[in-house]
Amino acid sequence: MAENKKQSSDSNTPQNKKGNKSPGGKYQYSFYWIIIATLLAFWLFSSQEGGLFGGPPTIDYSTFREQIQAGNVQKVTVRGEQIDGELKQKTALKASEDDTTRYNQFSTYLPSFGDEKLMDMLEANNVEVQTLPESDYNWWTILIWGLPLIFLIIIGIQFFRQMRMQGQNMFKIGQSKAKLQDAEKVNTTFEDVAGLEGAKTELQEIVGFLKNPNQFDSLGGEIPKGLLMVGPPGTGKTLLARAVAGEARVPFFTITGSDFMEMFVGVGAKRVRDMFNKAKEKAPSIIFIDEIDSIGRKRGAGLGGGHDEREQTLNQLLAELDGFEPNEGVVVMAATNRPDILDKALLRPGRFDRQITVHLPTQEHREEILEIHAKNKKLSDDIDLGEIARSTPGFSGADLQNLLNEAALIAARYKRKAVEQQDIDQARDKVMMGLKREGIRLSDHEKKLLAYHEAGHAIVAAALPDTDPIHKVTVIPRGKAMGVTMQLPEKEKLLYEKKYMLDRMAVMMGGRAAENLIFDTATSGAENDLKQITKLARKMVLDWGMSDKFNNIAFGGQREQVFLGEQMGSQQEYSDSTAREIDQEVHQILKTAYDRALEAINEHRDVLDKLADELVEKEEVSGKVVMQWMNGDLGPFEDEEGDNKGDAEGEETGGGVESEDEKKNGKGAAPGRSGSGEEE
Ligand SMILES: Nc1ncnc2c1ncn2[C@@H]1O[C@H](COP(=O)(O)OP(=O)(O)OP(=O)(O)O)[C@@H](O)[C@H]1O
Ligand SMILES: [Zn+2]
Repeated sequence: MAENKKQSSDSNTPQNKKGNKSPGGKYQYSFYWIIIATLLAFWLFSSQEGGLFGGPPTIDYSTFREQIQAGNVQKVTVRGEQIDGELKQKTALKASEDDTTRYNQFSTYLPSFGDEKLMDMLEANNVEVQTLPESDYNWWTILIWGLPLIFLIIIGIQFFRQMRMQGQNMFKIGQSKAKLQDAEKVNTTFEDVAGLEGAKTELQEIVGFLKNPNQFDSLGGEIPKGLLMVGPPGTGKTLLARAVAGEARVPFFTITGSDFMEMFVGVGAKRVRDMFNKAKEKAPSIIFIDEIDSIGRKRGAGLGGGHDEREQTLNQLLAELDGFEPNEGVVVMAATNRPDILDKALLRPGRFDRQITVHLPTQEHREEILEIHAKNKKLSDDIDLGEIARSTPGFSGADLQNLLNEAALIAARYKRKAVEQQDIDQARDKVMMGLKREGIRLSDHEKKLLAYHEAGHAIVAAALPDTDPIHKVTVIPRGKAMGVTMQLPEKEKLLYEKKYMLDRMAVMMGGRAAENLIFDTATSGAENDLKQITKLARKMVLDWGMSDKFNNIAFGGQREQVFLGEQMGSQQEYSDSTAREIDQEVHQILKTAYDRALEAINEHRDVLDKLADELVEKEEVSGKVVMQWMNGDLGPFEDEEGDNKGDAEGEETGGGVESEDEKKNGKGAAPGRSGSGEEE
């Protein structure tokens, strides 16, 4: 039945387990060093020609002689073969080309064959001569040459270090990201898990084994290596695994399937190996793999693009599972909400051969879960957790936890001393329907259309006998829906009767029927209604044997197709002519639902108009008001609690809600969601 799965919308999934930092910072750092090195090199280079820092130019020996003979040289310093000189007048020494810079200092070198006449010439021209030993470089030269060199060397070392660090990171990628929690750190126990008695009983055996692996060994009993926990998101799978570790006081390794995946091929496989090695070292221990479907999907199903890497990882996981003895003391627990897409190889004996199903909590268990999470919250005395449990059909444990958190935040915003029922109501609307969408402006006409659409749902729900009571009707856009008619089942249903399904479909048609009746038009707002009702009608015919023609047969079969997977092309278990008849039956059911809806709103046209007007004006009307009008009392409604429009203030307590979009449809043909509302 559970076809609509709430696709993991929970904020509890540890998204940020990926701990890799962006490499940006490091590269920026290198970039900075490159600039400095370039500048230094430039300085070093330019200082030879004196360009940047004005050092003397090196000139030809012949130019030097010319200058002496012209009587322009004041003084020379001879150091080995190098001659530095000073001119009497600034002169353009490189008379060549376009370099017309004038200098009063220069350097030159003695030719290798020497110049015997140089000394005479210098004397003849009255040049002061100073000779220095060859090795005596002055400090300035050392500074000019040495400093940049030293800097360059330092930079080189820096670079080298960075490279090495990066190299180490590369190496680290292959290591498991599994987080290790030591035995004493896990203090979750089965007491923290409400309900799920069956699962707990089964896991008790694992706890016993982990506490004392040797005892099992001596008896020759084999403990399963792998346990697969299957269930919708937020139902406590992770919590259970943690509780097993806590009960047995063993180390707990946790990793999410997607953590194995990295951009480098082969890394995933290495991570798997690494994690198993670590776990074996610490045995007895538990490995918990969340979202195993992300690596465990059927091999060969899916479009190219890197699934080789995934397959490698999966193969490695299979190899590891096979590679250790059952009694080695490592228990692998995995969680998924899509067991149908897992590779069959994972489920073979000796691997994940035990499945533990984790269900959405029943009303009773919802109350227990609320009790657990209410422990650390300050709730006002008048809060009845049982009542909250009743009004939250389809909520998972995570949703309930979230509900209490939100309520506490809301209470804090109003600076209350304790969480009050109105905070809970507001939080529930938020959790169920998403945030109010601000900034949407409907035209007057659109608002009227929407109001009639919702009123249509509500009137049909109020008029027909086998429907859930209306909680409230609203045209405030929230989450995906533009408007919602919320119903609350009096008691959670485990079985749905045919008459209930038929009335429910009429309620769903109510929106469209009202559009047609009042405006002689149809809006896209009915899209979701129509999708759901069609799905329901098909289920009635195919699975529940609830149509007139096929009243006691389930055609079932695998209608869900796996994209490009093995089941492509769906096996149809009936002939084409039967398929045609099935379609006719579905159409018939839809038509009947529409006709009944139209009849109901025609009959209560006065209430429809009044409700629509009220919705245009106040945007939200409570179910009580609608019922009073339906009972013939069209006078002004006296609400004891004073109002029914804002959510910030008191709504009547105990309204359980079911939102319109598929979000909460945890139970397939869920309880009384009589929605309407528009998809974007
Ligand atoms: N049966 C329960 N009893 C008490 N708390 C629960 C229960 N189920 C869920 N919760 C609460 O919801 C939170 C989320 O549950 P958990 O992470 O175990 O769900 P999950 O099934 O592993 O979900 P997912 O598939 O998204 O990983 C838990 O930390 C716990 O506080
Ligand atoms: Zn609708």
